[in-house]
Amino acid sequence: MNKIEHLGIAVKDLEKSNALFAQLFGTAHYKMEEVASEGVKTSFFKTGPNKIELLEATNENSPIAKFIEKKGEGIHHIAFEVDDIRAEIARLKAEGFTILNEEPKKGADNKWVAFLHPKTTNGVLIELCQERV
Ligand SMILES: CC[C@H](C(=O)O)C(=O)SCCNC(=O)CCNC(=O)[C@H](O)C(C)(C)COP(=O)(O)OP(=O)(O)OC[C@H]1O[C@@H](n2cnc3c(N)ncnc32)[C@H](O)[C@@H]1OP(=O)(O)O
Ligand SMILES: [Co+2]
Repeated sequence: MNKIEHLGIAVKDLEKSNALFAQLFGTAHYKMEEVASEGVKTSFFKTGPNKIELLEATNENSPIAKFIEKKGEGIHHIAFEVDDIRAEIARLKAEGFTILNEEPKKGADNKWVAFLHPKTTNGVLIELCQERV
């Protein structure tokens, strides 16, 4: 597991949150991207070395919709950069973590991604990200 690749923040209205975080960071988002398979629309900001991912649900079954319904807007997940996502999935599975998708799936911003169940990570949803070359 390398550096934090991004922090995911669940929001109700991406346009409004784009304006709010542009005020906060003093810079606009650098891209928006829909990931239909996840039921999300994303918007990315860079603040120094950090990357922030805002996520809005695109349907009521989206994990983001369920999260906001239950917990409201806020930090949704922490994503870590990994060099070899398949090796990390195998390692973490052997360590006893619950992998939500053992087959890496296409994420936003040109990544392969996998998620660990928060029940096995002290209540924090963890995402693994490997650059898609
Ligand atoms: C891939 C595109 C993009 C990218 O970076 O490239 C993304 O990051 S997409 C992000 C959205 N996609 C996901 O989050 C996929 C992984 N998430 C899931 O599979 C589900 O959300 C899951 C399994 C974490 C929860 O789904 P479930 O249907 O079980 O919902 P519940 O409300 O019943 O939750 C069960 C239990 O987990 C707690 N929970 C849910 N979400 C989170 C969270 N984000 N952080 C911490 N805890 C979470 C929830 O409170 C329940 O706990 P309980 O004690 O029973 O209340
Ligand atoms: Co993410």
